[in-house]
Amino acid sequence: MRPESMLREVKVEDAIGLMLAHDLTQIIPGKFKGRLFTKGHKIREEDIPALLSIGKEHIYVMDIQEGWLHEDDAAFRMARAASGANVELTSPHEGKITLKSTIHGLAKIHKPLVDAINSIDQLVMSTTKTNTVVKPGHPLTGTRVIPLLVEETSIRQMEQLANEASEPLVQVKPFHSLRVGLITTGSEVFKGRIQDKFGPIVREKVAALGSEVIEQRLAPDESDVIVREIRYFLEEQKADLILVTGGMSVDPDDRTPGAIRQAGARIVSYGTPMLPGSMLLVGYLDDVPIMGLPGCVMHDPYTSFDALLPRICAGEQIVRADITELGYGGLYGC
Ligand SMILES: Nc1nc2c(c(=O)[nH]1)N[C@H]1C(S)=C(S)[C@@H](COP(=O)(O)OP(=O)(O)OC[C@H]3O[C@@H](n4cnc5c(N)ncnc54)[C@H](O)[C@@H]3O)O[C@H]1N2
Ligand code: MOO
Repeated sequence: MRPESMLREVKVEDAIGLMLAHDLTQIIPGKFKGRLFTKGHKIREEDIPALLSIGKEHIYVMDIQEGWLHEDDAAFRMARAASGANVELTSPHEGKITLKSTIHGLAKIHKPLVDAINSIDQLVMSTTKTNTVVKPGHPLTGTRVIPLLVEETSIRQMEQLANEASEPLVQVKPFHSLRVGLITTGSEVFKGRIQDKFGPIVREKVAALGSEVIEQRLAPDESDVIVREIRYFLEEQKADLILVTGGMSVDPDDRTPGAIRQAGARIVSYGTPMLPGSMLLVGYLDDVPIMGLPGCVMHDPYTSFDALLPRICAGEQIVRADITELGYGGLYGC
């Protein structure tokens, strides 16, 4: 059956509770011309005088047949099937429902599922990018169908895809409160030749995600000292994350990657296909993440550090594939 065949002419007095089949325009010369009622509007008793005043004694209404859904109901079923933890639904507006975050956290969007749903004709699932840091109220996903009425089979197909998926289409992971150890390398800072500029910036970036730099320690460009400081944070402070700044590139005095290795870390990657932040290192000392932060983290607002830190704060384990993926779309500057 085609949706048009669900049209029926009724007297306005008999239309209460029925659904308007198309927009109705009101024109008051010199004052107003526009939509008085929108297609799909459910007629209420108080609408009758207004309908009569624009010359409508009869109107076309739509009967929704078995197996068809109104756009609001379809959008709601899509939204409900898509939503995971820490997500809330808005009410429908012009046939669209928005899923919003209820917390400050990391948005996780299941891209293969989004693609599978968007390949179903007439269904629209529009999302933010996965791994976006979001605050309460941040829109994550908008759902709608294109026509006013849609066959329920399309929605069932979508619901089945969502049910069978390993992860919800959209969820928000909360940030853990990590105790972060910060080691700032560089003999110029250690010996007081210049003032440290890394500390305040890293503290702020860590605090913005609900974690805390518990202590910052300075080290000269000497591997043994850097290794000692790493072990201090690991063994004495029991830090949840260790950050080592500076000394990450190619000069003879760039000791940080070597020292992180010497401390016993398993290196996930030294080198990240993102600019700025290409000289970043990510590794693990047992299960404690350790990162080597290149100089750019001090002056660039968004680097590979800013892409990965929220994921670590959300409790995710970084693997080599996560690093590889940063290259596509990862040219921010430099
Ligand atoms: N020939 C190449 N040169 C550079 C490469 C490369 O691959 N080949 N990589 C570039 C990239 S990318 C970066 S980022 C930078 C810097 O990386 P580093 O982590 O090695 O940074 P440093 O050499 O330690 O310092 C650079 C600059 O920043 C000052 N600095 C360092 N720490 C602090 C601090 N805590 N407070 C204030 N200022 C600090 C330092 O004195 C230097 O002036 O390398 C590129 N070069
Ligand atoms: O590590 Mo560098 O950040 O690409 O500027």
